[in-house]
Amino acid sequence: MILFPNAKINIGLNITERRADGYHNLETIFYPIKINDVLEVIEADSLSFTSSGLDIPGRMEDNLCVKGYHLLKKDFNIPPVSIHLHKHIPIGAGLGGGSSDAAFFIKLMNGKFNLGLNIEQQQDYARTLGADCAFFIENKPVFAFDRGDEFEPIKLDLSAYHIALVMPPVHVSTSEAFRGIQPAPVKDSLYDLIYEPVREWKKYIKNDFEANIFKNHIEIRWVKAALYEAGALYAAMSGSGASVFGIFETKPDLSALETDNQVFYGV
Ligand SMILES: C[C@@](CO)(OP(=O)(O)O)[C@H](O)COP(=O)(O)OP(=O)(O)OC[C@H]1O[C@@H](n2ccc(N)nc2=O)[C@H](O)[C@@H]1O
Ligand SMILES: Nc1ncnc2c1ncn2[C@@H]1O[C@H](COP(=O)(O)OP(=O)(O)O)[C@@H](O)[C@H]1O
Repeated sequence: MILFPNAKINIGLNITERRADGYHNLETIFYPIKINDVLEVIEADSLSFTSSGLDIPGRMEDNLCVKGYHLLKKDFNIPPVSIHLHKHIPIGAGLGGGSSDAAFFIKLMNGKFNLGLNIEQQQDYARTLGADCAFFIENKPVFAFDRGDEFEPIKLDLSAYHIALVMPPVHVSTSEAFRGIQPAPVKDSLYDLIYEPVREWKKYIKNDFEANIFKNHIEIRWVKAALYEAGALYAAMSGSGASVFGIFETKPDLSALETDNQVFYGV
């Protein structure tokens, strides 16, 4: 069985509070985009994990798909499987690629072995693997809050726009991005602001990680500026970076960025 885990972008991200469990409360909009991995699972004599495409850091046991297998194995009598992941979603990009692989793995196993898990139950398993993992179970635009793992559906359809995504040659880890952040409550919630016209978003919608990350990685700031110069109605870093997306009325010319960065059009 083969599925195609997709990436997400964050439209706005406000870090509102430090929590006693070491995490932060935040609010953000998660929006699915069309950059995909390929995940194949077949029944086998023993558990194995192989990958192709981009190099995934860490050992096999650290891979979120393998962690997903062990998580389900604790509660279900599932057979060993052979997992193959073709990795295409940039890593350490704020695109949630690893989380998406894990969520799609849970969905795939649920279907393949008739585990009978409903959406909420699949989200509960996913949540234990990573804060943004549960989003990918339903994979629809949401307002996310708490640790970023509780959701309220929103009506947001950007299909009339051209979304371009630029990945500079920098990886930022999520825990690195949280270091030095000063949480602050928000006056106006993204839950309402997201319904402002897209061309107004730059006045109201920000990503709290940008200031810190831009200080250490000036090239990410340049990419954002370049997207505005190319005509973006709105541009921002996704999640904890390092990728930056731009929302355009029509396909932009980003050829000047292609030398130093990976550029994805029409995601
Ligand atoms: C903050 C976001 C916004 O989209 O960053 P991205 O990873 O997407 O860039 C995500 O919610 C991340 O989700 P995910 O990447 O699954 O996070 P986890 O693996 O659970 O957490 C990695 C580390 O980030 C910090 N962390 C994460 C989420 C959160 N609400 N508060 C935190 O403080 C913790 O230090 C944690 O150990
Ligand atoms: N299937 C996977 N794909 C990518 N990274 C994974 C995967 N499983 C575990 N990881 C680990 O998760 C880290 C962050 O990955 P990723 O989800 O791409 O980043 P981000 O949280 O910025 O979206 C990687 O450095 C890697 O060590």
